[in-house]
Amino acid sequence: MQVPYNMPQHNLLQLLENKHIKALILDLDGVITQTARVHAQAWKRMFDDYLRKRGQQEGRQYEPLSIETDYRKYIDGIPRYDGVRNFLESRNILLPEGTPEDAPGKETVAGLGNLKNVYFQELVQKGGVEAYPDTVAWLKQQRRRGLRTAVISASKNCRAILAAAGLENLFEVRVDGIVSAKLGLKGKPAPDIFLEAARQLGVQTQEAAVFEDALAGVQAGRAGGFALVVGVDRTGDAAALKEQGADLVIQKFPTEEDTMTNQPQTQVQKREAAELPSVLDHLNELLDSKQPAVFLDYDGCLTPIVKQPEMAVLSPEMKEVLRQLAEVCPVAVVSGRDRQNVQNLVQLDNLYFAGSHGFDISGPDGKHSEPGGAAAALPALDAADAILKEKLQHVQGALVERKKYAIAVHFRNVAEEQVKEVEQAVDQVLAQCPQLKKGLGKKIYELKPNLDWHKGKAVLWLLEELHLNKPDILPIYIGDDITDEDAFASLQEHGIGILVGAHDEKTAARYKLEDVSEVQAFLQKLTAIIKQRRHE
Ligand SMILES: O=P(O)(O)OC[C@H]1O[C@H](O[C@H]2O[C@H](CO)[C@@H](O)[C@H](O)[C@H]2O)[C@H](O)[C@@H](O)[C@@H]1O
Repeated sequence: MQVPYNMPQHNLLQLLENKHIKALILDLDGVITQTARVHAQAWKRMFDDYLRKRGQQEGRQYEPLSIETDYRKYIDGIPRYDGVRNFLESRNILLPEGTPEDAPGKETVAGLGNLKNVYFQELVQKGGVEAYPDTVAWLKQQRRRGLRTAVISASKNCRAILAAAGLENLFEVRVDGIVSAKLGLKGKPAPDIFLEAARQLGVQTQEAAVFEDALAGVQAGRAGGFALVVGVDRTGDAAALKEQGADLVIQKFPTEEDTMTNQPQTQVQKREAAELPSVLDHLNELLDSKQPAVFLDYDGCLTPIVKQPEMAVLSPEMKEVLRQLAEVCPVAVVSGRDRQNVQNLVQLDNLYFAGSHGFDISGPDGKHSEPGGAAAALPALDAADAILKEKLQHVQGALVERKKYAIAVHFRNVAEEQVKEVEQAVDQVLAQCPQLKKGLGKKIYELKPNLDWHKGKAVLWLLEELHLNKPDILPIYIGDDITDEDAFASLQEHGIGILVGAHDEKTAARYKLEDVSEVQAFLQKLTAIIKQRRHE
């Protein structure tokens, strides 16, 4: 019976927050990738063949392996050779241990384990590796919230499986069968593998949550004293997971929509970027009789994305379009860049500028405000900046860009194989600085003040401050990156979000523009409509 254990998905988020969880440690097979099924098939093929042959020699019949009962009980989640030994014991068979070098199929614990591995790799090669999309989407979302992530697995194939599923960059730490053998870690149900992951992440067990689909894994999480042990029930075995000590059993990870429906004040609808209509076809009807207030992201919106931040120079044409627009309606540039830096790049004095993702705001008449309260994070930002520059000086192409209230660590020009090192440096610094949290952008990791403030809040603050919170005003926000989603969400009820191009996630924007040249065309059209109305 599953229902009593399948608590509402959003309880998971609540629990993470209540318990101040900083890190998520996930088992691979059955939680992240759909390889538990593939493992089970490989085990069944190996054992059923072996038991049949052995039975023929002994003139008796052995019960073949049952995936539902034997696999779950004796094999799932534990190191390969332990699985062989456990299952054979259930059939009263005792074999010599052998050595890892034993030929696949040799009648030893290692030989049979090696044969299972040959079958597993064959199956992976034939069918590829599928990840659970709910897990991947949820993990990306949690990483944006600044949570640290580790993958654990008893499997020595963990790295290859992650690579086949394209998930290598989703985890900062990997503790698998190979690492376990090297460090002499005991397999599940001993907690060693989880404890090592927490150690490598630099968190206490009381700051980490464990996610497991295997009974032995849940026992291991419990034995390790982790703050939260979440059973992931992909096979209808919730009761068993709960019995082994899971605090909560989920059948899938919450979607962003689930997260949002948990917060009725922000019922944000998200869609695939490809589904969005072009705003160019709808501008007149959207404006209706309202006056627009325009909020613009900088990089990827007013200038194309380029290799270096200093190369993103505003074109004279776009500058002229902005100048003319700002003559007929309020215009603000809301950027992840340093406020002074983006102001220097635009060089127009009739605009508002919100820099450092909205923490630092200025206006045309010398107005200046820092409404997000980020000043207290300055010492942490200074320290993080210095450490990162030190740590990353030898990584070719890495760039640490300090903004007043954020640090962008760029990896656009870093060799693929060194990107992980960059992220690890960022995560190590963040582990030392609770005043800061992690953000993601286009080929950047960001360190921002750990405060409930973002571009969306800055836009709402500006609307209030400029007395634009009125029914005859239509706020329009245009942006291209994940950080612009907060602004799209804030305006979803009473404004228009316009996504430029696409990013990796679903979007809360309602319309799209293809690229910077379409942004320019849109702003020109908007200016023309406003001017024309004035003459009507
Ligand atoms: O909010 P925005 O105005 O879009 O600023 C976001 C980040 O933009 C810059 O980085 C991005 O643009 C660079 C130049 O095209 C590109 O090289 C980089 O890969 C992009 O992430 C800026 O340097 C960051 O500080 C902003 O946070």
